[in-house]
Amino acid sequence: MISSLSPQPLIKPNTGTTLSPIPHVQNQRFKLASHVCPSELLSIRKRPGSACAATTQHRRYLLFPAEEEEEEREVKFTSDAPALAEELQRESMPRHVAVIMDGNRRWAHLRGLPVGSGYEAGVKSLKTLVELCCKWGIRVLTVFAFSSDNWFRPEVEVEFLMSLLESGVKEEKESFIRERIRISVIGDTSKLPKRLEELVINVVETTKNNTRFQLIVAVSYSGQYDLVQACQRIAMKVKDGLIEPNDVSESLIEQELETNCTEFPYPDLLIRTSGELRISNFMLWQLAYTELFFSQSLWPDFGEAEFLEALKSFQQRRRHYGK
Ligand SMILES: CC(C)=CCC/C(C)=C/CC/C(C)=C/COP(=O)(O)OP(=O)(O)O
Repeated sequence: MISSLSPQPLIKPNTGTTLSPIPHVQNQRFKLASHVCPSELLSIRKRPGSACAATTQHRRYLLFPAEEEEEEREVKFTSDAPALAEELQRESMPRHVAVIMDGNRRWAHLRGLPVGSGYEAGVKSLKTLVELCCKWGIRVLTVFAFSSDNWFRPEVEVEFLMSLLESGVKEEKESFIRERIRISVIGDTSKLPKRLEELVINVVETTKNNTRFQLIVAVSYSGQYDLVQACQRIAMKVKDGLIEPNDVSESLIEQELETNCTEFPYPDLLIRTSGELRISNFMLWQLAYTELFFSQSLWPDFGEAEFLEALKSFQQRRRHYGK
């Protein structure tokens, strides 16, 4: 056993020390991200709080205590015919729902868990939401998974979120294909680690003809980024003589926004969890007439009952788009 902030490496490979796939530190088992090979580890150091930092030749990873063994939960889907919850009316279901999945870290802090556990619990809520959208006939779900500003979070946290995205894509790719789910990604994917960027490009390409349901993942995204990149594309068209400045219109801007990857460009309903009353630079153009629902639940606690509450609220709104 070592003192909790011991600076010296705990485990060194090639020194006869056997590394188990889930290393023990201070009698606690730690999870190793599935893409990290134990034999690549150079050191594992205890960090303040309950996490450990693991170093390979190329990168540093944050390890979190392994909870009791959990079955990896595959997304469960139902048949094509939507089975609507009794309280909902089919004719006024939103086609496109967007979600700001807020409150993962607070959820973890409240339980004395490391932030990574909050994000992992958040992924489970996302899987539930995808299942419910498929079950209730919602056609598009956009989720804010990582904002342009999130790059400024602590490096280990950013790495953890990147590894969650990577394992999410790898683990669910088969079910996306099987269940005819189209995956789209909006945001500046060139900023992602190369391996993740390639995975993303691959899953987007592989699923692009799926029409049952579309999951749009906003990564390295902000509404301002989206508007700036649309303006740049339009400016290039003007410069190349393809259009005149007077041709710039709402529909032209729409075409150049990253959300032109969907038939349903505007979310009908935006849900933000955790009680915060902001849209935090998310889909600034696209939310012009979107109905907003703010849930007090932290994202990892957002499940069927909470989604039902949001949808029932949406169905009571009268939408007249300012007319
Ligand atoms: C595979 C895949 C799509 C993964 C997504 C994982 C996930 C739930 C990401 C949410 C990211 C995020 C920065 C949320 C904001 O809440 P916060 O964590 O900052 O919470 P806080 O407001 O309590 O600090």
